[in-house]
Amino acid sequence: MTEIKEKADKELMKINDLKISNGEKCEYRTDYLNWEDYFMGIAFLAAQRSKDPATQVGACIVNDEMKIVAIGYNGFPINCSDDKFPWTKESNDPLENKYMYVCHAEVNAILNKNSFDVKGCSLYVALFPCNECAKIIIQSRIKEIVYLSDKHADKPQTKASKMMLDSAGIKYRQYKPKHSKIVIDFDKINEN
Ligand SMILES: O=c1ccn([C@H]2C[C@H](O)[C@@H](COP(=O)(O)O)O2)c(=O)[nH]1
Ligand SMILES: [Zn+2]
Repeated sequence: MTEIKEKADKELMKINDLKISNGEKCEYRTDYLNWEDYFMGIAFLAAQRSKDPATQVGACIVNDEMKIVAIGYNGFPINCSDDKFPWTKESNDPLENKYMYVCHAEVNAILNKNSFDVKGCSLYVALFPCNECAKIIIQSRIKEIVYLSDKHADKPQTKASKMMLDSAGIKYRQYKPKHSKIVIDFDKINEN
């Protein structure tokens, strides 16, 4: 019972802003996702499509009207089967490692765009883009990168990427989400 009450109180707290509009009361939530958590959340949701056992990367490209124009995640190229190509990174033979074959999330997003171009757009991405992605980001005139993890910061690919991005004047910043977890609850729609 306490649990139910706590839940109800929480819901009430959520609907805590009353606005007078045209003389009528109007209630709205204040715990809705902010834009940046939303875009990063979309990037992370896309990442869950990736079959990479180590690092699932998702990317979401947004234009200056806050509209999503592209989404991508890391995966093998079309018709390159996950059963045929390796997802490992432990082999001494480069041909047996994933790195030779995987299409990066940022590249997939740019190739999959549903707009004429991505000029002036912001890229939300789970992992700091590598040097190969940086080249394509620069050439496609993306203006800003918002990334979450920089776990490969010490790798030459990341260092080269930052050198090119700095040189090209492309801004990048690490994003700390307001929500450390965003839960998708398919049952929620049936509540209330
Ligand atoms: O810019 C990037 C850099 C990397 N990726 C992908 C490529 C791989 O599938 C993983 C990285 O694997 P690790 O095991 O962490 O080395 O991330 C990408 O999509 N975009
Ligand atoms: Zn890359």
